[in-house]
Amino acid sequence: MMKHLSDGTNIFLSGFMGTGKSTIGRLLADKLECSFMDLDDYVEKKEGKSIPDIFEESGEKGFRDLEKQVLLEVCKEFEGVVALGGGSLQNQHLVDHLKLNGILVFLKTPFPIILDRICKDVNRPLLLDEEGNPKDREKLRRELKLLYEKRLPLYEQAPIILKTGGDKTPEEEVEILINKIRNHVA
Ligand SMILES: Nc1ncnc2c1ncn2[C@@H]1O[C@H](COP(=O)(O)OP(=O)(O)O)[C@@H](O)[C@H]1O
Ligand SMILES: O=C(O)C1=C[C@@H](OP(=O)(O)O)[C@@H](O)[C@H](O)C1
Ligand SMILES: [Mg+2]
Repeated sequence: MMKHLSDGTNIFLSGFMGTGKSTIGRLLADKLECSFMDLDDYVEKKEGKSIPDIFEESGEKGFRDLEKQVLLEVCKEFEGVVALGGGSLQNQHLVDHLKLNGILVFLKTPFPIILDRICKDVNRPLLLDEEGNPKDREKLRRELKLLYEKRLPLYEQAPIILKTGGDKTPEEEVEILINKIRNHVA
């Protein structure tokens, strides 16, 4: 029964870096017995380069153009669960497009937890300074808070909001999400 939840549509998981999109997306697709795509992994495979290398060679603008192009292709050709990148909701037009092409979910995590989860990561170029080292925590906190607040009005347009970053395991969060999706499509 569960697998019919996503029949004929995509489930797009959005939210800031570190909210659990990739982790939860994979588990959700397993539970729903449908295909899974991590948009970042897909961009990396398609380009034959890591995300940090794409940022280094083409800048953030180059990455955003690729990300947008791939996302539009995915809307046409893919069916299943898609874990977006934290910046995939680039503008209102893309939000509207995703909502027309699937069920948009916002993983909402308290900002301090996001920061704790991602501050040491070296695979997310936005967290690194010009030499490629992790930014000083206070500088990172200030920059990311601004970015989070700028993106929030786009994330919040998702019809389904899942709170993550509490004391629940990813598996428990997925169970809650499945119930929310079920109620949404009923
Ligand atoms: N429910 C959870 N409890 C504890 N840690 C989690 C949970 N969900 C995700 N994480 C951890 O948070 C980090 C970021 O998760 P990830 O799935 O990469 O997020 P995103 O794709 O949104 O950036 C990872 O280290 C992951 O293991
Ligand atoms: O928020 C962002 O702009 C980004 C988030 C990353 O994905 P995650 O949200 O999965 O970390 C990845 O797409 C890239 O590093 C840029
Ligand atoms: Mg991810």
